[in-house]
Amino acid sequence: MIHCEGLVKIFKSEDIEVVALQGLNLTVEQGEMMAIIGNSGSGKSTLLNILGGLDRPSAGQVQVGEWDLLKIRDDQLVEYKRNTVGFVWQNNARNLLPYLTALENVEMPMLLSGKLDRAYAKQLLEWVGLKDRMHNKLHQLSGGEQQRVAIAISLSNRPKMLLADEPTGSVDTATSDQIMNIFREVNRELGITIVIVTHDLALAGKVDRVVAIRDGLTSTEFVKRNPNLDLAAGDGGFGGGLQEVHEAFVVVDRAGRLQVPKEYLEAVGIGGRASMEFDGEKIVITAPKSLEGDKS
Ligand SMILES: Nc1ncnc2c1ncn2[C@@H]1O[C@H](COP(=O)(O)OP(=O)(O)OP(=O)(O)O)[C@@H](O)[C@H]1O
Repeated sequence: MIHCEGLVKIFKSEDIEVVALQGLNLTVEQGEMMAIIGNSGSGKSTLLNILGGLDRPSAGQVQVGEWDLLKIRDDQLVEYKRNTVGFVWQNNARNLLPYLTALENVEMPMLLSGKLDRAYAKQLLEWVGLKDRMHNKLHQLSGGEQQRVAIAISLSNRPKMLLADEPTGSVDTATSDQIMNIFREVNRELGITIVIVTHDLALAGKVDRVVAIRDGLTSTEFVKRNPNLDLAAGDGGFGGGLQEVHEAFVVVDRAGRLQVPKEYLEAVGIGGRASMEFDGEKIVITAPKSLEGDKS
């Protein structure tokens, strides 16, 4: 469904250039539910905005379904955003119209694209557990309920892919669990591909695969050992809860490049260059041999 290779995004302002993505590789299968994690500034939102057609890539390849997002024309981009992708944000005020009811909010994107389907709008609200509140105005609903309306809206035009940026960022744990269960259900029922950007490792435990981004590059992948197991709560540590249910892999690109965590490099004293040996089974990276020799 999604295929990024060597994806680059550079933000340019008058006197400064920021390389937010520096050759990122990512493949997401149709029907997969996965999460992208990474520290603040690692490029998660930049990636999501490109996948959602809200921002243009600078270079590389990015294909979503039939669309090449590097070459797509502006008029095609409008169609792409309307039909292929649904968005859920942390701050749902962006999606919602407070003076309309929940049902009217869900119907709004349908009206805009000329495909009103009230039965489906009601079904979506039932799916997110708001059957009894669909005629309430938005301001009569709690924050968690509004977020569920936002999910129903994101699905109103039957997108093939749902992108969620910190979807549980401003709700409590119970609501967060409820939202993740809704994602899982629509993923199963509709076969929709779901990509969630999050800091929350407990939430990452509830998806099939987690891809970690560091400095605008995919660094590590965590694949669920037992796809039927849902992690109740992470312990907050990167190597803790996540690694109990997921197996960790370092990502190696086609050119053989991989990212070694900064902590590992510091621990063995590797700076600008390293020595690498292959012993027939293992590839061993150490501090440069010549420097060791210098010491003696
Ligand atoms: N419009 C912009 N103009 C200039 N620089 C930008 C712009 N948007 C993002 N950046 C920079 O690109 C880098 C990646 O930002 P991005 O928002 O994608 O990170 P993130 O991983 O989503 O962080 P967070 O978790 O804090 O949202 C950062 O250094 C950021 O300052």
